[in-house]
Order: sequence, then structure tokens, then C-alpha cells
Amino acid sequence: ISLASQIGDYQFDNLLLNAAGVRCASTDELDKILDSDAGGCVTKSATPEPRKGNESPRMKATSMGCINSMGLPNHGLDYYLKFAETNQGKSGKQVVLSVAGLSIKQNIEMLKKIQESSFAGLTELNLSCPNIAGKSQVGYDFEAVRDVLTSAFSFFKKPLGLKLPPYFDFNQFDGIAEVLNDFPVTYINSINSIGNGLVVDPDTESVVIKPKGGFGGLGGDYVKPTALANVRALRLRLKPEISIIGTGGIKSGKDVFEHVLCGASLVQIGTAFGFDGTPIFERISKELKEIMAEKGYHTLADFRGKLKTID
Ligand SMILES: O=C(O)c1[nH]c(=O)[nH]c(=O)c1I
Repeated sequence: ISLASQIGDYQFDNLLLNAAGVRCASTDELDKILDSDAGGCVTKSATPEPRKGNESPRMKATSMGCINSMGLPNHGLDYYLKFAETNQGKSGKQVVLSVAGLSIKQNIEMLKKIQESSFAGLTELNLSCPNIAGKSQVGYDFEAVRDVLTSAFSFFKKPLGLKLPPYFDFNQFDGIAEVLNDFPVTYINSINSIGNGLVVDPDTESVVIKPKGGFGGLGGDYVKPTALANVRALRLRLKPEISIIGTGGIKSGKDVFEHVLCGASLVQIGTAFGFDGTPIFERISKELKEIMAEKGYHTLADFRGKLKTID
């Protein structure tokens, strides 16, 4: 039984990755992921310069997942670019370099630096950070997405993936797919956290995180049905050359199986990886192989995208 999967020219011996932002801000954390059963690692979304991020408390775990308003704390692009150049492809592991500029200009500036660098892996352009005060997720402005992709592909010749926010309406699925199908995008990654949720503590009668009056991105059990819907809807709408990474609500082999059934080629684990740490990659790999064995599947391609509907 194989958990191997391919995105563009990149072979992953295991389809499991961490989600950008979770236990991946330092090289020590990134090394730990590479030393685990994960097929590779994803770096914390980078801005051109280091950032402290929002004030704490800025993340809270709950019985159903978590809420965060980290505010893009990171060591700056150079730090992650150096790590990525050094570690990409080592012992068959892929390093995905995530970038999240605070403007189209910053995104272009970072992509130019990556294009000129010796990094030969996958770049993930994050168009869906929900936690920068005064900024809405770029992914909700389809013309802005078209603009940034037009600029990017005028010079960026390396493989580019996009981290998208969750969509909630068929017109939105159609709208974003219409834009994406016009570009040589290597993959899309759905979903980022469900933005601007609110967790309330009835005992203290208070919100639980400080930034933005307590509003923050939701992850974990809260988001799985939305994540599966976005993977499925975009798989049905995007040209086959664009692969899909499924992210959202994964904490077991069963959850991974469901994402692959909806069309995912790789999956990323955020909230649950935050709780469990790197042992989660071994546990989930074992659980998924057990499910595949029970069902008589040998490879992910045996069931990828083969979700049945009720006719
Ligand atoms: O607040 C963050 O740093 C953050 N938090 C998220 O939930 N998604 C994101 O893409 C980002 I850049």
C-alpha cells in the first residue's frame, strides 16, 4: 500500500504535510517535521521582513478545534528561503515555501526574490490570511487574484501554488475557478481557516483572544465539512493540470481518506498537528493504510476524486 502522491514534477512519498503556520516558524520546528513521517514540510507564511505579529492571547484551543489571530508573526522571507534552498529535496522530502505579503506589491517583490534564488521547490502564495487588521483575504477579491497572477506569471517560472480562503456559495466556486483556469497554477490549497469566527467563554463572559475584539480564524472540527466542500467543488471546476491540496479538519486517517475521495492529491494538517506534534504523521499514515487495506485499495489514485453522489 502506497501513500505516495505527485504534484507537478514533485514526488511526495507520503501525502501528509503540516499546514503553514503550525509549529513551522523556526528551523528547529521545520527540521522536526522533515525528520518525521511527513512527506515534506511547509514554512510559516513569510513577509518580506520579520514580523512580531498580533498581541497575545492570539490563539486558543477549544474542544472543537482552535481560533487564531496570530497576525503573521515570522522571521522574514530570507530566513525561510535559506532553509528551503538548503533542505529542498533532501532525503526525498519536499520543502514548500509559503509567502503572504501584506500587499500585491509585497507578494510580487517576494516572488521575484524566489525566482532569482536557487530554491527549486514549490512556492505557496497565501492569498487568505484573515488576521491582518484592515485587510480582507485577497482570495475573496477575484479581480485582485487575477491581477496578482497576471503580474506573477509575467516573470515567475517556478511552480506556484495558491492557499485559498474557504468559499461558501456556488457563484464563488465558479468565480474563483474561472480566474484560476486562466493561469498555469501548479496547485491550489483549500482551505485556510474560516475567517473571523468568534469564541466566547461564558464563565468569564469574555472573548478568548485579544486581537480584533476576539474575532479570528477557525480550524479543526469546526471546518471539515467546509474544507471537503471546497476541495470537491474546485476539483469539479478546475482544469486537471491544477492539483489540489486538501486542508481543514484532518485529525485521522478517515479524514484524509475523505479529502482524497473529494479530489485532494496531498493534504495538510494544522490544528491537530498543533495539538499532537509530529507523531501525528505516523499515526495518520497507519490509520489511512488500514482503511485502504480494508477497502482493497493499493494507491491513492484508486479512489482519488471518486466520491459518489446519490442519483
Ligand atoms: O494570523 C496568521 O498568521 C494566519 N492565521 C491563519 O489562520 N491563516 C493564515 O493564513 C495566517 I498568515
